[in-house]
Amino acid sequence: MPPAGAPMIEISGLSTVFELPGRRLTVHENLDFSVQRGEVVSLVGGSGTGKTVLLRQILGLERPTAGDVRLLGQPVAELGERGASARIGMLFQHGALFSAFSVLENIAFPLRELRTLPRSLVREAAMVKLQMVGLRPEDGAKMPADLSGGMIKRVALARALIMDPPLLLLDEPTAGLDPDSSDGFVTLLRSLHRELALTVVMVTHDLDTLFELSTRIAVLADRRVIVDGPPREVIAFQHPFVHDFFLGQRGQRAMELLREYPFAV
Ligand SMILES: Nc1ncnc2c1ncn2[C@@H]1O[C@H](COP(=O)(O)OP(=O)(O)OP(=O)(O)O)[C@@H](O)[C@H]1O
Repeated sequence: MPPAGAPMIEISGLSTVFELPGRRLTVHENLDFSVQRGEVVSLVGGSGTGKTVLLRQILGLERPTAGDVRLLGQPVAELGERGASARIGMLFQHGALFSAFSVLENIAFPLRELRTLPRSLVREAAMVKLQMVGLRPEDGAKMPADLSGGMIKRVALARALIMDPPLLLLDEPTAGLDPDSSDGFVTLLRSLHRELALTVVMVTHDLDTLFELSTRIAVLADRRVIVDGPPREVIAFQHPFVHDFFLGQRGQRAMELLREYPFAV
């Protein structure tokens, strides 16, 4: 494991171009972005600015048209699926649980697929993760259809952590949750970040989640990261998207949150 402050993700000169019928869509152009160990970095940007595509490129699920993506110093393209999954846990927006599998089977799935550990150990590891995300042992036998939205997120998080990855990617972690479940999930993420010394990159539109968790915010606009830094610094950046996102209708809330979370300097 690299020391605190060492680069976990290094992206340089990244361009993404999609060839569509009759036109080219340039999503990213010469984009640079890096994440150091221990940070919680939030990616924000308007619809279609390429946040999800960037997460998929970090995961190695998509290749950029040009540029370099490195994880812990190694090019993602060279890691292969197994290498990437040992380094990155991904929480998809809708949980993406297998409906025919129980909670425990869902959590165990990535480890079971490796076929390197006996069943009993896989089960035990899944049970540890189940409790780590605040669920009870008896929840392990439940089926996804019987879970609340907050529980689905917790199960998906336990599954993302099953391989003990140092890096966690979260796509809209609190979208669709009621305010209480959302607060509970943010508190859980904050304590796991601390206890497991995780590095976290998340995409979120939710200002509460953003201010409660982020040590840094990166803004995607004009096909690149136009500004990144501590929340207070990013809010002051002169750009129409930044202005609308933080200081438009929701600005009052952003200012309240800055007062509430003085660490967001
Ligand atoms: N495989 C693909 N082929 C063609 N176009 C694509 C492909 N994947 C993504 N796009 C386009 O790239 C752009 C960026 O998509 P992406 O999903 O990353 O945006 P986003 O920033 O996550 O947006 P949102 O906040 O609305 O989810 C969109 O215009 C999308 O339609």
